[in-house]
Amino acid sequence: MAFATRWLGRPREHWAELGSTNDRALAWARAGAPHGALVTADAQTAGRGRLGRAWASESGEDLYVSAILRPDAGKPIGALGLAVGAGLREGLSRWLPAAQLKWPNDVLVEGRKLAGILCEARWVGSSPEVVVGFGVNVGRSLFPEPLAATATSLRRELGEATPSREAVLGRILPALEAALEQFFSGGFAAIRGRYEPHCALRDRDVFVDMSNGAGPKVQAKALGLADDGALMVALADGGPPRRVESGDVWLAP
Ligand SMILES: O=C(O)CCCC[C@@H]1SC[C@@H]2NC(=O)N[C@@H]21
Repeated sequence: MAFATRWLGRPREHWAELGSTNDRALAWARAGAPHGALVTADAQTAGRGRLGRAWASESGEDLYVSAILRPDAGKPIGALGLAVGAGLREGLSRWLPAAQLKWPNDVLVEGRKLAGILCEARWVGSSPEVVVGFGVNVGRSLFPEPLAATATSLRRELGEATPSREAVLGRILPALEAALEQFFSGGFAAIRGRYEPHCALRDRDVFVDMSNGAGPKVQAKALGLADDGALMVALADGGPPRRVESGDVWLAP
């Protein structure tokens, strides 16, 4: 398959089944795989999501992708997931122009999750070695509980007009590459224009967990994003705006 990209996707490994493409990419990175190398799989037996959650990966009809990035020392990586989300959404907007981003980086269609991102990094001297993993629900139309009420797929949204997984990946990679290059040149502030117009949370009532999935859900209003990508919220019980740097957030019903 030929990609219209300069570096993302070269070289590429494809597996029929794998534990987790992120685990494979982390191992490949340790063994010296270059910036831009990509691992894809038809199915994962141990797909991982953020905050220790599992990622349902058995369908054989969806996209499971992990990219190895080797940003130069000193490049910003703190809000990298936001750039990945922006690029992913742009690629998917070819078919779903109304797709939105739920901070930090879920891609939603009408409030249902279409794609998720898991970024993992380790330091090699002063340089980061990063694996950016994303899963996109492409061809599946049925989801195991409890996802049935909260997840969607290109198939569920588009029916017969659903593109192939390769066509979807072929759109995502150039958009992702463009968003990443812009992000590495100027951090979140540089990609704010790619992210903010599609932010599902701005001015919405939300619940936040400010302690990485371990704490209680607190009611708040989402105000927007700071220049470093932190979510700014006003807690319902008053006080000054608070920064949410990790953890999770849900739209209030
Ligand atoms: O929304 C989330 O919690 C993130 C989900 C990330 C899933 C992808 S699928 C490809 C890559 N391999 C993994 O094990 N996880 C990511």
